[in-house]
Amino acid sequence: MTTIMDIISGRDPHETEFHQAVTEVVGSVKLVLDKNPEYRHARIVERMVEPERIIQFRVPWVDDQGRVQVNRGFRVEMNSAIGPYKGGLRFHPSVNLSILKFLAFEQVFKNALTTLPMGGAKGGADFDPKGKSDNEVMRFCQSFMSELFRHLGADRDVPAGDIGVGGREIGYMFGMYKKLKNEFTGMLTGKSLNWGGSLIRPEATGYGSVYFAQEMLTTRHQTLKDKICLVSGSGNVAQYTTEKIIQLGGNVVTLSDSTGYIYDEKGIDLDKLVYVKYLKNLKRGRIREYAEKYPEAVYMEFDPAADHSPLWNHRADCAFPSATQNEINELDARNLVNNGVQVVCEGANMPTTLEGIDIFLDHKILFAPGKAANAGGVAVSGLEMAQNAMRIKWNSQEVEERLRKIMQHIHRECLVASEEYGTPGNYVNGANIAGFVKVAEAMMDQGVV
Ligand SMILES: NC(=O)C1=CN([C@@H]2O[C@H](COP(=O)(O)OP(=O)(O)OC[C@H]3O[C@@H](n4cnc5c(N)ncnc54)[C@H](O)[C@@H]3O)[C@@H](O)[C@H]2O)C=CC1
Ligand SMILES: O=C(O)CCC(=O)C(=O)O
Repeated sequence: MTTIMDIISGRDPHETEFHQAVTEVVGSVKLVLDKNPEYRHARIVERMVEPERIIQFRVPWVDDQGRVQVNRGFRVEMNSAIGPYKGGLRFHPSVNLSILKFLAFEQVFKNALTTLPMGGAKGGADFDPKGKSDNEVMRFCQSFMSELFRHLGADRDVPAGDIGVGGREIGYMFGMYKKLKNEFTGMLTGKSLNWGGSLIRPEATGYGSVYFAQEMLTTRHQTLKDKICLVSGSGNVAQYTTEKIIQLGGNVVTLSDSTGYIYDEKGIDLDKLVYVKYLKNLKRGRIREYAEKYPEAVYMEFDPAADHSPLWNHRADCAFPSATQNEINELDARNLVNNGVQVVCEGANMPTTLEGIDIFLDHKILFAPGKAANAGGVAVSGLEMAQNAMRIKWNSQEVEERLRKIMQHIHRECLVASEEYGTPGNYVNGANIAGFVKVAEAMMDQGVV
């Protein structure tokens, strides 16, 4: 019998990240298909793994030396069964179709979990903003949008940020869209506050991830107070994960970037976090500089040839991988378990390999997959779209309260679905099944399209 994996690896044999994401979901939804043969008959999964549309385009721009540079831009519009396409843009040299298809696929289930009407998409370019001047970034963003604009719209496709795309890039892209279309609409989220952005959107992914961890801990009658936490990354998600952990009494001892990590045994307090935000968001420097400013911290360079990451080999109670995909492999997962970790909460998308996930599940670690744990970002993007549509602005308490309730709801839905399908406490199955059923039902209602 031909399986889904045969189909996708036959069609696109090199898309290893996409295969990984599909393998995880298919493992869970098999339980649903066995109970609901009508989904098999309608070939729902076969349709879900094929993007509705992929847009690929040339992005030419001129650098500060007057040389012409050429990058490749993409938008993967995966599924619009429950709403307009929604999902971030990533600017990173590693961007290719495998990465964007895995991210867009994850986004479909994540967006469904938020309860808001958003389909799934992801896009970006193999452009590296690192080391580029503001003017170069602006010219790149303008060129990128000069093609993508024709595919976007508040009711069609609404991108946002991801790795390498923050407030600066969203501003440049919005400006170009507005000029080309001669309209001011909410066709991007993560906008600045004075031109249509939502309060709490910058904080949302990190805060949401910590709220999810808090909910998981509650099931074991524990809190984050005094918990030692390992956080990876030092960008948007890592910064606000750290902030919320500190607010809830936890102790964050690590942060990283692509070249190395810092270990600060005394803990990163709110003053040190202000420095991290300046270092990463304004100075655009390296995390190594943290250890130069705070001598109580040590800096360790990553060895690209190593079979594990030393960041995950410290004694800790909780781990919040918040940098990038596949940053926790099987050996890292074993190290975390051996060092006493009880909670692993994925702020990043797919930061744990399939083998790593198995270790966490085997050891009954409270393991939150990214599509549930980091859904707070896109949820507040959905709230930004709602505010734009109503032409109103909610205050920060209101948005944060809605975010907290959405994260509690997702947590509950994961537990209910995992219980209903005979794997209580398995948040991987819970998230995949709860997200899948919502999208599958909509696809059934809408016929074969
Ligand atoms: N920004 C958002 O709202 C959301 C982001 N995510 C995910 O969270 C993760 C982080 O995204 P952001 O914080 O937004 O991006 P960012 O660009 O603000 O920060 C990315 C961080 O990851 C580090 N990093 C990138 N590549 C790396 C590598 N190969 N090895 C080690 N570190 C690396 C960077 O140095 C940086 O500290 C990504 O997986 C993203 O897809 C998920 C949901 C929403
Ligand atoms: O806010 C959004 O639309 C997208 C966020 C995102 O890219 C993600 O959840 O991975």
